[in-house]
Amino acid sequence: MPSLGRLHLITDTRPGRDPLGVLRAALPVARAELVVQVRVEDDASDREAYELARQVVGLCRPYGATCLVNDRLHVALAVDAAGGHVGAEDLPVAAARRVLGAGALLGATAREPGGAAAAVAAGASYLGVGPCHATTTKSGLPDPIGPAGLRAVAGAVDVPVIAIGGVTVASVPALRAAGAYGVAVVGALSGSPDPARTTAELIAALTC
Ligand SMILES: Cc1ncc(COP(=O)(O)OP(=O)(O)O)c(N)n1
Ligand SMILES: Cc1nc(C(=O)O)sc1CCOP(=O)(O)O
Ligand SMILES: [Mg+2]
Repeated sequence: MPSLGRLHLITDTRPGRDPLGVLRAALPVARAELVVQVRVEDDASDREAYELARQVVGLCRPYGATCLVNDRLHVALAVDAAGGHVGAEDLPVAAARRVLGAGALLGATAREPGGAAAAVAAGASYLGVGPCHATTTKSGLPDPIGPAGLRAVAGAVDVPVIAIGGVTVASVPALRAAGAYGVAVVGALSGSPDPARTTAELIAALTC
């Protein structure tokens, strides 16, 4: 199974955002520490998801960065991505593992220790855990769990825990201290006036 990078950049495909521009800025800085999760809006077509994922795979390859696809595992297979990420409204983890195969990276969303342990038992290779802090990027989320909630999940599993939800450079140290292996961000990079610099700051905070 491929090793897992610590900085997960989730594509921001909302109107006015530039997911490939942000990726081009982040790649030379984060290189193999970068995991790019291709996430499109629910109303995007499979063809749109495929075209974005195909470009992301091509951009990642020279840097040794990893591409995962959110939700749409057939797209992950079609572009030869390293794996995918599923949550409560997607394929169950065990089914996702059967689709992707034993060698793929498979992430699962977990919000509490019981769900986390079940996801690992079903075949998850890492967990996305959150929302750690308040976020405006996704609606309908439960209340933030904070570093304490993340600590409870990290203590229940032996796979890498990726903190998500309102993560910024400033919040990384407390999340790492609580057991996060890495972080997943949308707005911290997509909304940055200087994504290369913010990538460098995130990598420094994650690897110091
Ligand atoms: C790293 C990471 N963690 C959590 C999620 C959320 O996945 P999910 O709950 O399936 O929600 P959507 O992203 O599909 O809206 C994630 N994508 N990545
Ligand atoms: C897609 C997603 N899932 C979350 C979860 O907690 O499951 S939080 C989130 C959005 C994260 O965006 P930002 O870094 O801008 O807060
Ligand atoms: Mg999902």
